[in-house]
Amino acid sequence: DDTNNGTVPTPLINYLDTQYYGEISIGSPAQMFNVVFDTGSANLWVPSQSCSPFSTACFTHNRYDASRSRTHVENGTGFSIQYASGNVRGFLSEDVVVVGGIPVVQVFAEATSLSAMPFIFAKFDGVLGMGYPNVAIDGITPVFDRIMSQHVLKEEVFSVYYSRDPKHSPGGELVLGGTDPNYYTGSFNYMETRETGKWEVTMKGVSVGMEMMFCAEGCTAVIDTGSSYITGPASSVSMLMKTIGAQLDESGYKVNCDTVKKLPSVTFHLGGQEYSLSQEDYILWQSQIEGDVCTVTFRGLDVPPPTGPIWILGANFIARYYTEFDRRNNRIGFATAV
Ligand SMILES: CC(C)(C)OC(=O)N[C@@H]1CNC[C@H](C(=O)N(Cc2cccc(Cl)c2Cl)C2CC2)C1
Repeated sequence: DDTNNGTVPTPLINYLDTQYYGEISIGSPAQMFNVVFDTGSANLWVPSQSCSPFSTACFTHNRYDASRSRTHVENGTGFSIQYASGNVRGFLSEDVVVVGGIPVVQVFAEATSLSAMPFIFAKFDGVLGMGYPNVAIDGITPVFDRIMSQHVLKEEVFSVYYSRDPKHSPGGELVLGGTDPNYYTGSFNYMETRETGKWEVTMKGVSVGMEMMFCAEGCTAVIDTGSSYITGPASSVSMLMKTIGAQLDESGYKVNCDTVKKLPSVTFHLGGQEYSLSQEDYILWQSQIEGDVCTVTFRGLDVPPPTGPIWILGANFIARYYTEFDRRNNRIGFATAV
């Protein structure tokens, strides 16, 4: 369909505030897939029809069948991604990919093996990387770059809205070519990306309540739509958790739900502005049979130098701050989400 004034919305589904994904199609006739639009990576991969039947994570998801697509072009180059939490292996193919109604001829990966962890928990089928080309594995031109070169977008930007509770509909929205005023109030505050080539900025500090506790001499913050939580250096996060009285168990940091309303806000100092998360922004409150469970949506993650140490601001940050990713000006803008 034609893009309305050069901006193209794609509704997203919100699964438990931890996975936000939208639908794309690959091939002719269209084969539908649910993908995470992930600013922390720059490749498109979906499970392959030819993945091994023993790969549980593969056959519980939609799979691309090259033999059913008349626009499929053979490639066959090997492909593998090593995530912190698992890996994906397969081979490259080329076909028509449609995102928000915009078709592009795209080289993508057919995953023939998906590590059970974490992909058996994934409600989405694959990942559509929205990162810069130099993050792309095998030097493949990313989808958004292919769309930009068609000059159909009003602006060379994309924006992300993540809803906060799963009952909301839509669970979120990706806009290619602009922003959606229905989902933010006030104006945007912009900051330059650190090195053009990653969706990351310089952070000037992290404070808890009124006290500056971390990153006082500056550090790097990655704005990552594909991460569920906020991660920081393990030592900093464990100190932060001690301050709020959180205990680490096998599934993350937990607090006693009775203490939640007294928890301090956590503030990220970015681009001359302060972005605070209150306890309702960073506590995942789940009512379970054995009682309420309050999970703190922070995780310790040590990323080795030169990339690290870094803080990763994921879905729980984006749900509070509507985010515009600007490829034209290599900058990121935040506005208060509705
Ligand atoms: C270095 C390079 C490989 C490019 O790094 C990355 O790609 N880094 C990616 C950065 N963004 C998050 C990605 C990730 O962790 N997952 C797994 C995941 C996330 C949330 C919930 C679930 Cl269930 C899952 Cl499986 C992909 C879904 C995006 C890794």
